[in-house]
Amino acid sequence: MIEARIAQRGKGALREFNEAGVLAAADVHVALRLANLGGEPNADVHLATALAVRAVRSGSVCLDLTRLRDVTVDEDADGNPVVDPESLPWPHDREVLGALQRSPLVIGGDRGSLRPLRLVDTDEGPLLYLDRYFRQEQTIREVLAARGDGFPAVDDDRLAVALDELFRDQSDRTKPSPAPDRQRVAAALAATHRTTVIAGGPGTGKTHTVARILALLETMEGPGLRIGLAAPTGKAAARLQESVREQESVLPLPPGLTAMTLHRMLGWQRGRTRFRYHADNHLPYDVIVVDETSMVSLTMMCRLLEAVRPDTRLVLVGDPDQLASVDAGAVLADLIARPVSGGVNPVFTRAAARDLEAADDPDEAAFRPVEHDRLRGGIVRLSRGRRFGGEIARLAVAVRDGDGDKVVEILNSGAPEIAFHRPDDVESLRRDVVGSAQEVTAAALTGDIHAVLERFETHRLLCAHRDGPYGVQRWARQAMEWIGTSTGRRLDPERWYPGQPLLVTANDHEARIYNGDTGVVVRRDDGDLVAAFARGEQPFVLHPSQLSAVQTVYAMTIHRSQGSQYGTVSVILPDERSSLLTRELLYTAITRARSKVRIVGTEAAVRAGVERQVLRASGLRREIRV
Ligand SMILES: Nc1ncnc2c1ncn2[C@@H]1O[C@H](COP(=O)(O)OP(=O)(O)OP(=O)(O)O)[C@@H](O)[C@H]1O
Repeated sequence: MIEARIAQRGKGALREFNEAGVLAAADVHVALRLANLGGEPNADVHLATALAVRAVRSGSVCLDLTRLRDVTVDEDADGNPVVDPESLPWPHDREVLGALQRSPLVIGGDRGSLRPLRLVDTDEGPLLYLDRYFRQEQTIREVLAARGDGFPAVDDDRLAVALDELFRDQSDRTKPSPAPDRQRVAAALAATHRTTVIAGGPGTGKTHTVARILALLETMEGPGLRIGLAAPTGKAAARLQESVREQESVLPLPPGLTAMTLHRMLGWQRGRTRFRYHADNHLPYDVIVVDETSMVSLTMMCRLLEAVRPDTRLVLVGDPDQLASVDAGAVLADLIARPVSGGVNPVFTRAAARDLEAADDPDEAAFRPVEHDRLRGGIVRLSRGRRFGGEIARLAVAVRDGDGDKVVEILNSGAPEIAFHRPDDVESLRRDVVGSAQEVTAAALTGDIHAVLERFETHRLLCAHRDGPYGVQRWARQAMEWIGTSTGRRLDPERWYPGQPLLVTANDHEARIYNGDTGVVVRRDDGDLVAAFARGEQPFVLHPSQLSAVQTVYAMTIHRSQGSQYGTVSVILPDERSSLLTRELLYTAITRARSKVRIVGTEAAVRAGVERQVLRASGLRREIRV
């Protein structure tokens, strides 16, 4: 058996790539172990295998063999790369491909049936997979193809009437909403397809539409329709449940709908590797809605699709431009970009005719030809922002579109919703940090939980990094110092105190608090301290000692903020060379803001972030040649 220590000392190229920080010890270790088991002596295959393991570790599903050299290397304390990736001993792409084509790890060998690697030819070049991920992708492809082969039976007339009733003109409720109404199209799609994907930025009404889709299906197929609502995280599930329940009074929805995490829906079982629901034991629902799908990994999507009954309507909702899942895959973005197959459902075409044919409206864009094609695949994008200020939305769109000049222009425009500061210009940030802490503390001392939670959402300090000069640790310390100086009292995060901001770092289903939840310590009238968390109308309160995994949070990572929104968001940008600084990260940070966004960083950092895209290799977007 090869030990990690020995693997770390892998020879030749492996060693150099390891020392440069391109490969971690674990990548080398796995590659050498597979080579050993499969009887593969070829060094190019060892390197490709290690790079494939690394690819998965950094979020890709496979290794794109046409972009082998597209790697990041370790940085020194000043943010400079330790080595130039070009100086590494890269083998020739063609030689790597040839070695893989002959490799027992790919084609099987005389040491048994072990074939841990898959070499897959696609329309855009070859991909190298660890077998497990290829099989998951194949499952997704096959299930989606099977689900797209046919449509649910729907009564045209009832659908038309129900759509008219649910999507009303905001200024004259006696009339249906004007065309084009993309939300109505999304509902028509969900009613007439087995799989629907609803994409949209923050505040475009995704949850609003979900509630109407459920009401539509309840009207057409209910009562007794079995509805499953899920999201990848507990926090996102709690938000989905709240938003849907808020619509109960205005829509024909079954009361008390509950949402849960995807793990819970699939029947995660302690100590077992398999979920309770799977291909041979399907989920019992007639309709399943998954919110925040951008955070769903390839593996979870595979498990979900296996477990969904073929005739269940599945509605996947999310923002494909946000940061993708922590684990490998960017499935939502892939599903939206992949080639569309399947025919047109005439029931949908009739139901959505006026919206599909309508010209641009001042509030809503007409459907472009390419979008008509996507609709055939059950995919629709909501585009009309219903929530935040115009300039923040424009900034987010410019970032999403990779338009660095426009981003800089908007940042410097002097618009009241946007502030752009050099890294050393933090006076207004200090004022917001101190001001919001004072307001939260004042409310926390009076025991007014609603006011505390409302004020707590007025400002949030976000960082890309956890450590280092631009990281959460450093900036949380800075915030505490500012607050301490302003009050003349040093904050001690080791003890509970009124106004203390909290971040939950692990799910606790029993206590109903979830990883990523934020709350505040409040002093009640009786003098006791409680931790309060926002949960729709009714805040959730528990004794701080019941919190098993919690941190004091004066700053948090942008990753952690995903799925939440705040009044003002202040974003500390890292150095322009930071590989974490990407378009998706900037977009996610900016779209957390409801009324104001403050960027602290250099123009070079902004431009670098807008330019750098997270490219997660996957075969889902491609035509596979088998
Ligand atoms: N068609 C509509 N008519 C009136 N109000 C709407 C409409 N669609 C959405 N809204 C309102 O706009 C706001 C944002 O909608 P919603 O929360 O559904 O967006 P979202 O896309 O789910 O946002 P997020 O991604 O932040 O969760 C809500 O207050 C909602 O009630």
